Amino acid sequence: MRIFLIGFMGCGKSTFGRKLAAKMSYDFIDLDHLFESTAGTSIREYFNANGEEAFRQEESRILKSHDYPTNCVVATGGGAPCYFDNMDWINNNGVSVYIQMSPAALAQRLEKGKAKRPLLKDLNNAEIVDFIEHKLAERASYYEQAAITTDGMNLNIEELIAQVIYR
Ligand SMILES: Nc1ncnc2c1ncn2[C@@H]1O[C@H](COP(=O)(O)OP(=O)(O)O)[C@@H](O)[C@H]1O
Ligand SMILES: O=C(O)C1=C[C@@H](OP(=O)(O)O)[C@@H](O)[C@H](O)C1
Ligand SMILES: [Mg+2]
Repeated sequence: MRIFLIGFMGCGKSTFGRKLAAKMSYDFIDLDHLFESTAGTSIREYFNANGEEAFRQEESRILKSHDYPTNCVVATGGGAPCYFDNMDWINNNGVSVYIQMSPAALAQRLEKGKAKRPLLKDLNNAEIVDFIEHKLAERASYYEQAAITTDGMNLNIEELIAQVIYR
């Protein structure tokens, strides 16, 4: 089984994904890391050099062309499901799990890690909340196509595993 974690930056896809994979004895794949190793540069540098549109094209290509192990947990990037037909591809190739959180809670988490996220790096803490509210409103219709939605403030590995298995 391939499990794709989706949701806004900061919802915990990378952190929780690694734990979930370890618990299930599945491989863990972080799409952002896969991007960086494929491109040979950091996402920040890639954005600076090529812009967001090129990033989205390359992210989509990598998402769809990677040779995933039979059993794995994939932490996608926050924007990945929201461009091209990526969300359909995800739903056709695995079980999607949306880690849902409020803009205020996301903003709190992201205040620290914003330097490596190009969409946030130039925003102050007040602007981050505003940005998240707008961006999440744009993206919600994609995230809501997930097979399973779970509360990012109360993540429970065993519960989620049961939900995925008995869905
Ligand atoms: N369950 C959690 N509780 C508190 N903080 C968390 C939790 N999960 C992740 N974080 C923190 O939130 C930030 C974003 O987590 P990360 O896993 O990188 O999110 P994503 O991959 O969805 O952008 C990190 O600083 C991480 O340490
Ligand atoms: O939401 C987005 O558009 C992005 C989210 C990031 O991943 P995380 O969600 O793991 O931070 C990364 O792919 C890139 O900075 C763009
Ligand atoms: Mg991540």
